Amino acid sequence: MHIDLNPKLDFRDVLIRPKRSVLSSRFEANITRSFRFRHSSRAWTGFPLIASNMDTIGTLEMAKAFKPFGALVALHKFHHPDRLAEYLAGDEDPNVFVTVGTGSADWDRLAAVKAKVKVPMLNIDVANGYTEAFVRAVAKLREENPDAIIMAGTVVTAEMTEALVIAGADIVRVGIGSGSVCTTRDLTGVGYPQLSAVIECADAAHGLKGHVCSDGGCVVPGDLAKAYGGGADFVMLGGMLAGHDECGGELKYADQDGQKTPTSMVFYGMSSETAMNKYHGGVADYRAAEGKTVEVPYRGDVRATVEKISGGLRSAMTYIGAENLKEIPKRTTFILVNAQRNTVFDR
Ligand SMILES: NC(=O)C1=CN([C@@H]2O[C@H](COP(=O)(O)OP(=O)(O)OC[C@H]3O[C@@H](n4cnc5c(N)ncnc54)[C@H](OP(=O)(O)O)[C@@H]3O)[C@@H](O)[C@H]2O)C=CC1
Ligand SMILES: Nc1nc2c(ncn2[C@@H]2O[C@H](COP(=O)(O)O)[C@@H](O)[C@H]2O)c(=O)[nH]1
Ligand SMILES: [K+]
Repeated sequence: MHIDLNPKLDFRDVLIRPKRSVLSSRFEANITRSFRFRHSSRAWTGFPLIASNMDTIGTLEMAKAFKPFGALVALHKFHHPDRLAEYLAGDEDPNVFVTVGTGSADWDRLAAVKAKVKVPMLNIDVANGYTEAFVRAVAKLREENPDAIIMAGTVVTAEMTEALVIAGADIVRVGIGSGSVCTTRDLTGVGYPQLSAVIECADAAHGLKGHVCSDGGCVVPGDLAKAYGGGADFVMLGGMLAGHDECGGELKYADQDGQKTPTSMVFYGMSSETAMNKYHGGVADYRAAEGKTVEVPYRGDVRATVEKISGGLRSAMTYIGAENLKEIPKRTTFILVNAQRNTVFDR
């Protein structure tokens, strides 16, 4: 047994200290980044925000809505290969990752897509990125897709980030137990505070010319600024994007002035009982659900939410004098706090 006595931080444990700035308008803050990756020959430029490959979030409708923002969507792995091929064929510069797990059904689906069209970005996603089998799967995916941008995870520590970069990942997905509909920490006692995970994994990845995506745990737009400040190259969101028209969740209606009006939407974790019943015919008897099902308020078009997120980010950048996203970590000093905000109207 070993105890790590160094404090580990979540987004809610810190604020970003303002710094003198030459920016005079939020308009001047540039939220696009350009990356060259360690393995893939492809470069990428855009707003490094990724919608999670949860089946309610990583939809083709989300991809269409994200396109004008230059943001990305990790498509969920339950799309029909023909629909994926159609989307990829119809777009010269597709903003989507095709997602696989480690199971053969996923790889067969990927093969069916690849038989029809090039797949430039791949996401290999498992709950537990610490197994040897997963590292082998990442290596195999790289071998079979030498030119693709490959994202792999999830992990939360430096040594496993290095292992995945070396195995073939361009982008390592960081976050275990941080998600809004995740119950892994309750069920298993395993996890790592998200900001520290990002800081430590980004440092490890960047040393090897790898990149990281902070996955899970963002509650408010300011958390994205903190994730980028901690060294995240990309930020992945689930819960903050839930409840919109572009999502796949079931809508709930209420009668308002005699009109059937959408009021909320169902959102659930990908290893919740809801997801397992839907895709695997129930929860296998040797495992337990590690996600929950919630109803979130209906929020209309996702574009307004993305604008709020990007507006918040631009504002953060003017407060610290970062003209572009790449400068955020250099201009970031985190201060430890024990309160984030005034709560007078919460009671
Ligand atoms: N980031 C996070 O904290 C988490 C994310 N998720 C998300 O939920 C989705 C589905 O996950 P899940 O249903 O668990 O399946 P996965 O697709 O992640 O499982 C992949 C393989 O890993 C094996 N495995 C070994 N140990 C574990 C473990 N502790 N947890 C999960 N699998 C393990 C599984 O075998 P076997 O089933 O036989 O054990 C399976 O063969 C994924 O999209 C994942 O991203 C889920 C939980 C945590
Ligand atoms: N432990 C679990 N984690 C899950 C599950 N479904 C998804 N996820 C992870 O959460 C993030 C999104 O986090 P959010 O805070 O932005 O909502 C997602 O990308 C997955 O990594 C689950 O059932 N259990
Ligand atoms: K997570």
